[in-house]
Amino acid sequence: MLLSWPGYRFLLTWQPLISTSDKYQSLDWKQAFLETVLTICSLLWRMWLQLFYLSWKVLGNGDTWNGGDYMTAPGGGQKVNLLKAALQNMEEDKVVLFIDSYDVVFASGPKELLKKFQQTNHKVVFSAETLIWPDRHLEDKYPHVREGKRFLGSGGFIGYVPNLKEMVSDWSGKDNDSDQLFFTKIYINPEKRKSINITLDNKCRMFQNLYGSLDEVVLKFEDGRVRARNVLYDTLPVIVHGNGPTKLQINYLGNYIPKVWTFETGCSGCLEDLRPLSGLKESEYHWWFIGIFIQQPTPFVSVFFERLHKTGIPPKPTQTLHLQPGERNKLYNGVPIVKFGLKRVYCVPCIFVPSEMCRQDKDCEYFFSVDIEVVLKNKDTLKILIEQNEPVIAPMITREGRLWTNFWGALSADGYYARSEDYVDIVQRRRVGVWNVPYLTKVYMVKASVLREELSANDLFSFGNMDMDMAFCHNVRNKGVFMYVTNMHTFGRLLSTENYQMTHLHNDLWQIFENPMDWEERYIHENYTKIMRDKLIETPCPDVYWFPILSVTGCDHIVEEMENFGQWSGGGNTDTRIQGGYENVPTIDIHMTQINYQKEWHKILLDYVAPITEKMYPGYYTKAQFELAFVVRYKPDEQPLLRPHHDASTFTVNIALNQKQIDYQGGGCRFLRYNCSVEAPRKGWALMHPGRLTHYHEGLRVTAGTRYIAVSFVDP
Ligand SMILES: O=C(O)CCC(=O)C(=O)O
Ligand SMILES: [Fe+2]
Repeated sequence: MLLSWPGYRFLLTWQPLISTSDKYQSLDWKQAFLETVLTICSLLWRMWLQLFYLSWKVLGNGDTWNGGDYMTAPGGGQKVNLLKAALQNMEEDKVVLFIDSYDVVFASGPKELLKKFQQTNHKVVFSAETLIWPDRHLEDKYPHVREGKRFLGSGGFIGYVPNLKEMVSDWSGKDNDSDQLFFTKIYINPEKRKSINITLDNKCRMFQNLYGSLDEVVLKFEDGRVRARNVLYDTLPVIVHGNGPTKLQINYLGNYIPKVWTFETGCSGCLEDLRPLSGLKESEYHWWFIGIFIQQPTPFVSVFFERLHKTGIPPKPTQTLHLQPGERNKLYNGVPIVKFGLKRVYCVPCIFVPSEMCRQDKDCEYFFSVDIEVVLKNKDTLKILIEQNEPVIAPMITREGRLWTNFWGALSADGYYARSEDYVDIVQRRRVGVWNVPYLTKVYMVKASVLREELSANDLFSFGNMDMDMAFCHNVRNKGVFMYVTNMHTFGRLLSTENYQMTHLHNDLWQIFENPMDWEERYIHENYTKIMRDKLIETPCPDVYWFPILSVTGCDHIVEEMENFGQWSGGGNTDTRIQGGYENVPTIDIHMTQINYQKEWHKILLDYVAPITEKMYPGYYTKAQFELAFVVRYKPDEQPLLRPHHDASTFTVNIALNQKQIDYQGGGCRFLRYNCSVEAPRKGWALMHPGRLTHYHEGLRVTAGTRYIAVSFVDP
């Protein structure tokens, strides 16, 4: 059943370390973990003394594990049974290393191990532990040591065949008896200890058991390789064992040791064991289900679906229901099946249904779960994730300007967030790779085989009162399935859903503070940044410039927001065009303050207009403060024009919110002193001119349709 057995993987690990290529098959090892469930994983190494030739044997391959659950009760006797049988056929002059394998990482090779073994001057050396297990009453019987760990750990030992045979000769235990207790009793018996010649690797020169010793172990980056270093004894163990509840830490160390990721090479394992998608025939295309989950009111939802379309996933805007968790099943029968290219996608706004459908549909190979606040910018995301060929994998996405992401680097003791040492480096992509992590949220891809073989429907979505991602990860971890996050590429970001008010027509317009990047992408003109780099475009009129600023959507939303508000008025004294004015030229308008947009509008002027002003009028630095900012509506039968006036501003920004010829006829802005006018401003473009003295101007007559402009009097 198990095609890729960990022992085999370790062989790959081991051999290169003594050959020239020196490459660690990390992904194989990770893969093996997934594929190995509930089966004893023990490994036997034979080493011909001094010769770097070794052979290996996996014990218990294919057998059912009857050795109990280490986490709760002693067990492991099956390993001794297997070892005892295996030793019968072994030549007497050999050295054997016996270790668990599914939670073991090699930091170095047999040469070093053998040397260290010989330096002990003993015939059998066991790994040592900080914690006494399984019988703490035996404590007094353990020999005292001046320095180092006192207690025996049976997860790793090395010895000569005759001595090992002698050691297990008395064993007649059952599979679920404790191997550790058996070996302990031999070790604490002074006669036996002496005759077999056993000692412990007290200072972790060979074996590092992590349980009870987490604080002692740090990564040590050497030239082109990585080791674990025991800081208590200043040793470099060869074998690191994630015994007991330290599986997450061994995963963490396994992200680096011995050469998975180094400063010199980056991630060498990340490009191995891939599943390339190019060159596939149509019949070989992958099928996946996508669950889109909307938990709370979220900005930029329509953009999310537009983007999915571009990412190769069809939009189903009609399906963007805001489902409450209790309503999840409502869509089950009405789930649309959309053909897109050659992939079939089930697209519903709810995680439960598609994951269940994926599990039950034999064609489904992947389940992709994405929350609505995930901004996926990389159109190859799905492809990249599939190619990485991991059981569960997420693209790393970050919250703009924060250290928040969709993964956790470590777990706290109570199962919640803890920051791993490498978290910030990974988030900021100073370390790039594919990282084995304990928790993913918001967006991840799961192989359908994991859904089918490892998890039940309930496993997936509930665990006490945990939320769904929490429950999912908890159960995935418990099944020994690895979860990865990749930051090999940039993928996108996480929206903030805080402070999202649903009180306006176009609530996203108000998101300039909370989600500035998404706001800019949606509302700022696509050529704005280009214009910032280029020379400013002059108009026919002196000291009057124009530049693109708002997107078409931006213009439309502002107009619609104003029309929705609806209280157009002719101003009166509040709308004086000249300070202390002798001239009062009110327009039919709605002020930004009236729709509660003054703070946001100021931010727009500050972030997008002020930099241009400084380019236009060198030496003039504006704080973009404004007395008045409003949208003017011109209609032939309402207010067709604006008679000549000065503005109460240092300079005026006049943004065309719709398009001449299409939306209206006539219109424009004429500067009397220069007898010149800008008659056909483009939608989303701003006209900028000094407000007083030199730029006496008028709004030209609109002869048909409706013209909208957004005018700001900036001062100073
Ligand atoms: O119609 C125009 O473009 C000019 C508007 C104007 O000058 C103003 O509102 O102060
Ligand atoms: Fe004006």
